[in-house]
Amino acid sequence: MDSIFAPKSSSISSLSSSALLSRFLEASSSRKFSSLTFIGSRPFRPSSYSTTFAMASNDVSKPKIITGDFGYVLEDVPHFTDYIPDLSTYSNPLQDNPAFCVVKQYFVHVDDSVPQKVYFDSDEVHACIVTCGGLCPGLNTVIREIVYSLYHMYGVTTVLGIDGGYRGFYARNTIALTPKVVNDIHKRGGTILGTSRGGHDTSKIVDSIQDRGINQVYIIGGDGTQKGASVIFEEIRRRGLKVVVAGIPKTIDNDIPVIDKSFGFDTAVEEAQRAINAAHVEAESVENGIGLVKLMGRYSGFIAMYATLASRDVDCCLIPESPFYLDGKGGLFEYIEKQLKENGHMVIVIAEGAGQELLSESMQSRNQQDASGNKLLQDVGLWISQGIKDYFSRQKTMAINLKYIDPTYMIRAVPSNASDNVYSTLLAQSAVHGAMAGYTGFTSGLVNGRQTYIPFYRIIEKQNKVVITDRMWARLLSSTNQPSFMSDKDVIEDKTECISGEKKEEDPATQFLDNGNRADGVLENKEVSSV
Ligand SMILES: Nc1ncnc2c1ncn2[C@@H]1O[C@H](COP(=O)(O)OP(=O)(O)OP(=O)(O)O)[C@@H](O)[C@H]1O
Ligand SMILES: O=P(O)(O)OC[C@H]1O[C@](O)(CO)[C@@H](O)[C@@H]1O
Ligand SMILES: [Mg+2]
Repeated sequence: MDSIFAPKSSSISSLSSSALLSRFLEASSSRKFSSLTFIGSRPFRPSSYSTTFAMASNDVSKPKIITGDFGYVLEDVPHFTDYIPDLSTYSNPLQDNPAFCVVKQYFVHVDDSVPQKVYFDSDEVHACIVTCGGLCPGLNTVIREIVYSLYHMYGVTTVLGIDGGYRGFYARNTIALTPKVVNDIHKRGGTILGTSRGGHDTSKIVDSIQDRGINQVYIIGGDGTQKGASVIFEEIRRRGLKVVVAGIPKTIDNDIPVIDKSFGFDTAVEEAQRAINAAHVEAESVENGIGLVKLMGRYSGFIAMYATLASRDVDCCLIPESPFYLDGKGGLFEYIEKQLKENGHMVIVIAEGAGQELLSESMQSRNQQDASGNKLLQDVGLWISQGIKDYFSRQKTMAINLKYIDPTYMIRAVPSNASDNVYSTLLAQSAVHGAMAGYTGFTSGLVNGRQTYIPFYRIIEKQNKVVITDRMWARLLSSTNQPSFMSDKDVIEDKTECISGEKKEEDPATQFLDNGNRADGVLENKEVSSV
């Protein structure tokens, strides 16, 4: 890349060698994630780093990993220049964009850089946007901001919407997207492009990309979608095409790893408050009232955990990661009975994926899957409501009054709240900057509060889950005062594993920021940064 773009008057315009937006850094020994600004072919880094760099491999299909002293590992983002020689570059149109030139320091603070050259001429760009998987607040905001960023920052005027998810590439016509078309879509829930599950046919999709002359593909979706994006990228690279594949991580479940959180998650947690409040009002208005709320979370209980912590009215939160049992000492029924005797009412929040193993035991397991291969869940809310009613009618100790609220689709079909709107905007703008700079095969994400580009293979290797040995879950337990539903034996075994260190590598860290630091104890590195 060529020289860093800086207004001439900038105090640090002396950093005039080559440049880059942001990359993804992992210090492998401690599993720390951060990002850093690149100057030239070497990272700009604190002077305490005396690092020698070595590319692990020249095979373009392998991850670009650069290692150095003290366990330093940089996992670099794929770039056109990895597999296409002699590409033309163009001046970055942002140089002439008044929005980026009004303040001296723009772009050239050590924390903050952009490339002077981009890999697309504005007229040459034919971009497309697709949304896949379940709905999520903020989808329309991301679509809008990609269109706006391309038009207004880079002068790109050809942006197509793919209709109805991955299968829309080969089964539907495209939709022309202009700033006028998308102007107020962020105020609506859902996605104006439509979405779907299944229908991922890699060759048909890449054929369609080639046939339509598309050279920037923006793919918005959850973990399944990012896997789909990854194989599209591999195929595009195999064919040697100058086509960017950029992912934007979406899911209310927050089950995408590495990133701090996915957009739409905050809105979902906020919307869940309305259901929890209703459950609480209903429960406390009657004798022995129980308000039961089922929230989404197929494999990860983040929405349930954060909605519970936010509400403070919840007496018990059940998530897929924390097994529980119903009968006997320390079981759920005993706890409910105790709560009702002490407080006269209680509120239970249950994630849809919780207790599925118990349901399978008591009902005939169907093992069905949706079109994308996700497990179709049985309704744990209805099942547990019936179980609680049956228990109290057997016990004959008290008459209960249970209200079951299922707001699951209501919390993901709403427009995004203010914070998700801002977050979605940053993700979209960042994806466009990366694409114009010639990066590809990446997901745009916030890591430790910084915008980064994360190679697909890191996003798709596992799912983000609540770590029940982590502090956030401990905070929840101390807020609800619910039992841990672990037997003495489990606790002893768990402690032994922690002491022997066997679990450490296995446990994914909770990805949330906690006063600037990660809940897993990883400190944010303030000295290295990205755009
Ligand atoms: N392993 C995979 N390889 C290729 N494509 C995939 C893969 N997994 C899922 N997909 C495709 O990605 C799209 C969305 O996947 P899925 O339905 O799992 O939703 P998601 O992106 O995980 O979002 P969410 O879980 O938040 O609803 C589907 O069209 C599906 O066919
Ligand atoms: O009914 P659908 O549209 O398949 O979606 C349900 C799933 O989608 C999610 O909301 C993820 O997007 C899960 O929490 C839920 O299990
Ligand atoms: Mg998913």
